[in-house]
Amino acid sequence: METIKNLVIGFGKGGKTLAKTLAQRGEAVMVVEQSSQMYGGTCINVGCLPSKNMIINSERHLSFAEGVVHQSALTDRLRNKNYHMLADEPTVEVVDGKARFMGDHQVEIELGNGDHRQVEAERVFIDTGAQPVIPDIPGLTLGERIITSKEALSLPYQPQTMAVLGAGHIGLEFASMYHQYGTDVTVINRHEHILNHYDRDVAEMVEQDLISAGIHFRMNTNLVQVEATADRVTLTFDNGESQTLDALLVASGRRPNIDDLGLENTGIQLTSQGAIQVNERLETTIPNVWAIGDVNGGPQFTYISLDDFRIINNQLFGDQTRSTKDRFAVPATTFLTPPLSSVGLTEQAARAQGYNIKVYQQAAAGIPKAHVTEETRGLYKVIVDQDTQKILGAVIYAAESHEVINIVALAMKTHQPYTVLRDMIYTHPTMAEVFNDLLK
Ligand SMILES: Cc1cc2nc3c(=O)[nH]c(=O)nc-3n(C[C@H](O)[C@H](O)[C@H](O)COP(=O)(O)OP(=O)(O)OC[C@H]3O[C@@H](n4cnc5c(N)ncnc54)[C@H](O)[C@@H]3O)c2cc1C
Ligand SMILES: NC(=O)c1ccc[n+]([C@@H]2O[C@H](COP(=O)([O-])OP(=O)(O)OC[C@H]3O[C@@H](n4cnc5c(N)ncnc54)[C@H](O)[C@@H]3O)[C@@H](O)[C@H]2O)c1
Repeated sequence: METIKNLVIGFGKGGKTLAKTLAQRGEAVMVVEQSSQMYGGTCINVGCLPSKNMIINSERHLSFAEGVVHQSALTDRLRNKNYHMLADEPTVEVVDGKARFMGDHQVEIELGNGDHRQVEAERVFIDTGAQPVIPDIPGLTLGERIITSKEALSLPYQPQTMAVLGAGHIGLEFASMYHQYGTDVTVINRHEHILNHYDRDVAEMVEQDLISAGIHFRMNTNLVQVEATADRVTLTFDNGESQTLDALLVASGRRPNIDDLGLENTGIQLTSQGAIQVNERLETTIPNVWAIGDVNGGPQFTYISLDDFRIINNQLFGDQTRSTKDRFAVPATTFLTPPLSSVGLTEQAARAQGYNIKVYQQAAAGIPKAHVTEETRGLYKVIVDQDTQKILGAVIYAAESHEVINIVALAMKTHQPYTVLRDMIYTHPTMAEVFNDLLK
């Protein structure tokens, strides 16, 4: 059996950043990635970056086929860059293969050519990501016409009609994107409304804008049966209705990727949700084995995987003060047109927690920049604690909100009073300057 100091399983955001950092310290690192099409992980290849590129190009009115060409060129370039970022380090070996635990620190790697390597590592970092949840519905089996977000980013044809199962991040982003490319989209949602974790006024505004744009919603509806032929898919719902379309996109969540990882050969425990159990320092139940990113059951965002790296790096080489407990004011964006971004508490949650709040709210149409870009839809809402003057949360549904929300998050994270945002000098014309008026 070979021995190595550091073994990273999976080429995801946190793992690759850690591998690079270890290499720069002169330490030996082996990075095992099961697919040569996944150097750089989900975000680069089949997640954030290709989907945001496709969304932007749908807004620019490129054709669907042109959108696919653009995203494919982008991911090829970034995959190659990511590979060399690690493989060109003298102390890093990138191994093409699938890793499987044989013991707590022993791993067998099945190489692409069928050969095997066995490795024992002093430190193991598991960064294997997540995979789509396929609900247990009769006939719902992935195939030509029943796809996940991965296939939806590179389909060789544009569906004229498409159903989307699930109205979460992927469901809404892809529904909006495909609609903008000209596909007739129907979203299947189990609940009466979408975006239930937002304040009702915000969620209703987004819902109405999506409906006005021409996206159909089947609310309060469960999909109960699916029948697929070579080029069509027929869906049957719990109200007895059915619908035949060109494709079905399954967007009903992603679960930690632990399949075939051999965890049963280790003392690594799982949570009740099937994630690798970690403490606030991201240590698993086995010493010197950590879990990073989606696989540890934390929020599924690239920037959380990156923050997992920061925590482990701080624990290994820093002052050991960082942990998941420091996570506060973590923003999120759903990349609709315009994007929907939030940080901290909603108005409803702040009231429920007994805060003495003031709500500052303004329509995006009141901002000069919104007229410059001709995207006047949306609103800004900031929740302030009147006792401390601190910002408790914000939601921005407006053009460029994915950038502006980071300013609010910074103010929250550094415990600034809301007046700092109110009295800042902002460049003009920008969406950020709204805070001068909004927070008066
Ligand atoms: C369509 C889509 C859009 C998204 N958009 C955004 C967004 O806009 N912003 C955002 O922050 N997040 C977004 N996300 C979520 C984000 O992509 C993930 O949270 C993030 O990439 C997870 O990173 P990770 O480090 O956990 O692992 P990943 O990047 O998922 O990497 C895991 C790697 O491990 C490999 N692997 C798995 N098992 C093995 C094994 N046994 N042996 C060897 N290799 C293995 C996999 O092939 C993969 O390359 C999106 C996700 C999707 C699917
Ligand atoms: N912009 C971003 O940051 C971004 C974009 C895409 C994905 N992501 C990440 O990827 C993860 C996965 O995205 P996702 O959209 O698949 O998950 P999600 O958890 O955001 O949404 C899944 C949705 O599917 C619904 N659902 C589940 N089972 C269903 C069923 N049988 N029928 C109908 N609806 C069903 C759920 O109620 C939920 O609304 C997210 O958690 C998110 O963190 C982030």
